This record gives sequence, C-alpha cells and structure tokens, in this order.
Amino acid sequence: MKLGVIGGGAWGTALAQVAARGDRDVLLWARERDVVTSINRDHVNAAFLPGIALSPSIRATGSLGELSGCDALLVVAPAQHVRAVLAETAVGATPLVLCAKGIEAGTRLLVGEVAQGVHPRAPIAVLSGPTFAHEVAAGQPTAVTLACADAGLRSALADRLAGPGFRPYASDDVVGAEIGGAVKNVLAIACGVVEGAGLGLNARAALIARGFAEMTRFGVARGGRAETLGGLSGLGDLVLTCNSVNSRNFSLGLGLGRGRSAQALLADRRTVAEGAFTAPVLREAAAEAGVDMPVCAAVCDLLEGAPIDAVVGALLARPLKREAA
Ligand SMILES: NC(=O)C1=CN([C@@H]2O[C@H](COP(=O)(O)OP(=O)(O)OC[C@H]3O[C@@H](n4cnc5c(N)ncnc54)[C@H](O)[C@@H]3O)[C@@H](O)[C@H]2O)C=CC1
Ligand SMILES: O=C(CO)COP(=O)(O)O
Repeated sequence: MKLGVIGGGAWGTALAQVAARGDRDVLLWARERDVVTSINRDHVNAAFLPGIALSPSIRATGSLGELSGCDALLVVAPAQHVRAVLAETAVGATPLVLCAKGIEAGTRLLVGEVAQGVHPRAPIAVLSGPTFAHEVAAGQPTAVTLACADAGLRSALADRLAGPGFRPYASDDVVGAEIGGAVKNVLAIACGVVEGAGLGLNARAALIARGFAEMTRFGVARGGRAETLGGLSGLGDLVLTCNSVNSRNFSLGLGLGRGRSAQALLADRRTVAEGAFTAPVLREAAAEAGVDMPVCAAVCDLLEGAPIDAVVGALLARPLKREAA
C-alpha cells in the first residue's frame, strides 16, 4: 500500500516517517516550498519538525496532483483547512485517513464528515491518540486509535502503519475517535491557564476529570461511544496534552494564564493550536446538542479576553450537582 501524506507540518512529517519505516516510499505534500526543499535535499523538516533525521524514502512535493498514484492518503492539514485542501485533491475512491483534531467553524462538522462531503466515494478512517510528533518521529513507543467502519481497510491500514514503536488499536467508532481529539485540545488550554495563573495541581486534576465528563457527554450525544472516549484518542490524549508544555494548546493556555491576550499569543505563530479554533465552534455545537460543557465554555470566555478571576469564580459558583450527572 503506497501512502501519501497531505500536510507537511510536524504531525504529517512524523506520520510520513512512520510510514517510511523499512525504506518504503512515501509521498508527502507540503504547502510551503521551503519545507519541500528541506525534506528532499536535506531529509529534515527544519520549519516544523527540527532536529529529526527523516528517512530518505520520504519524497516531498508541492503538487497535490502527484498524490493520485497513492493507495491511501493520510490527511494532516489543520482542521480548518482540510476542506480547501481536499477540494483541490483528486481522491475518487482512495481511502482517506483523517489525522487532524478539530471541528470545522461554520458547519460544525467533524473533519471526517467534511472529508466525506467533499469526496463521497472515499472510505474514511481516523487516526488519533496521545502522539507528540517529535516522539513519534524519533521512534519512541506510541499507541493510537485507528477507527474505520470497514474492518478490512482498518486492518490493512493498521498492518501498514504498525511497527516496534507504533501500535494502532482498532475501533469502528470514527465519531468517538474524532471527538476525543477535538475536545482535548480545548481542555489542554484550560489546564495551561491553571498552570500559568498558579492555581495549583488540584485544580488541574479537577479540570481533567470534569473535562473528561464534558468530552464524554458531547461524544455520546454526537453518536460516539463512551468506551472510545475512555481510550487512547480521548482520555489518553487528554492526559498527555493537559500535562505538558510540549503541547501547543497547553502552552497557549499558559500564556493566557500569565496575562497575555490570545490575539498576541496567536499572532505570528507558524504552528497551529487547534483548541483556539475549536473552542467557539464547540460551544455552538454543544448548545445545539443540548450538552452542558462549562469548562469548554470558560475557555471560550478566556480566549475572548474575560478576566481569569471572574471566569474561575463563575465556574466554581455554579450550583452544586451530582458527580455522575
Ligand atoms: N504536532 C503534533 O504533535 C500533533 C498534531 N496533530 C494534529 O495535526 C494537525 C496538523 O498539525 P501539525 O502537523 O502539528 O501542524 P504544525 O503546527 O506543525 O504546522 C502548521 C501546518 O499548517 C499548515 N497550514 C497553514 N496554513 C494553511 C492553509 N491555509 N492551508 C493548508 N494548510 C495550512 C502548514 O502548511 C503546516 O503544515 C492538527 O490538527 C493537529 O492538531 C495531531 C497529533 C499530534
Ligand atoms: O495532539 C497532540 C498530541 O496528541 C499535540 O498536541 P498540541 O497540538 O497541543 O501540541
């Protein structure tokens, strides 16, 4: 199975490295000319994944048309750009493996739903989990959820990607796998705020547990399964990104917690903090589904500039309730 990768950021490059193990050819589309040159000439992605020696069997291209010879495509553009990039790609019935974590603004669609709308004949899979790109690219042990409704395709993709340091777990819950990754980014911002504002480790643990309850409520309301949310793509990724400054979302929150504005923090960054884009659309989607998500709503307020003391005070002053509700 020849794999193509759409997106030459940190995660697309790390996944290309996984797919290239054993000197197998991988074609990676990158939007930036400097990234294409850097990968083809020096076998590094100096812009988005510095310090990692890439397999020479990864070839980069700036032309989406070249991907037409691939047997499956890993889609690793940021969530808000997936529609535009896929619209320019001839896909037909080639399987698409969605690897971005987010919800599309405006439509409130999950990335897999966007892809299905653009290419109705393409089978859809989702790859998600606790996966810092640098660690994956360096071959450090990592496990992911690989979700696909078609058991044959799921197992072919798992066999193609699995290796000593990369272990996919099979699931047929595509929606559940996507929602975990999208929601955890918003919760990671909240945990960064707690760290930046010095609110303590108890508060962070409370946010992880109550945030997980929100993620599960929303995921189940959207048709996912609670057990998927409790797996690698949900709880696993939540634990990772809520506890590390290596997370772009956590570090965005850290800056907010230290009193900087979201606008200033997001300006000029070349890397993506998906939670900043997901938070407002998640607030809308939760309201539409009739799901209470107070922590995620609080992150929206903070991104919009509300003072931390007021936001935290309002969260804690809500009426007391049963934990399981
Ligand atoms: N970095 C990581 O460790 C992981 C990232 N992800 C997800 O992968 C997705 C991609 O993130 P990264 O590879 O980390 O990106 P990145 O932050 O390393 O790089 C930014 C990417 O955005 C692309 N981009 C910017 N403007 C664009 C536009 N107008 N159209 C198309 N592409 C555009 C750039 O070409 C580049 O590939 C995100 O949804 C992220 O949540 C998932 C797992 C791990
Ligand atoms: O999704 C990720 C790890 O699983 C990467 O998290 P950040 O986008 O917050 O860096």
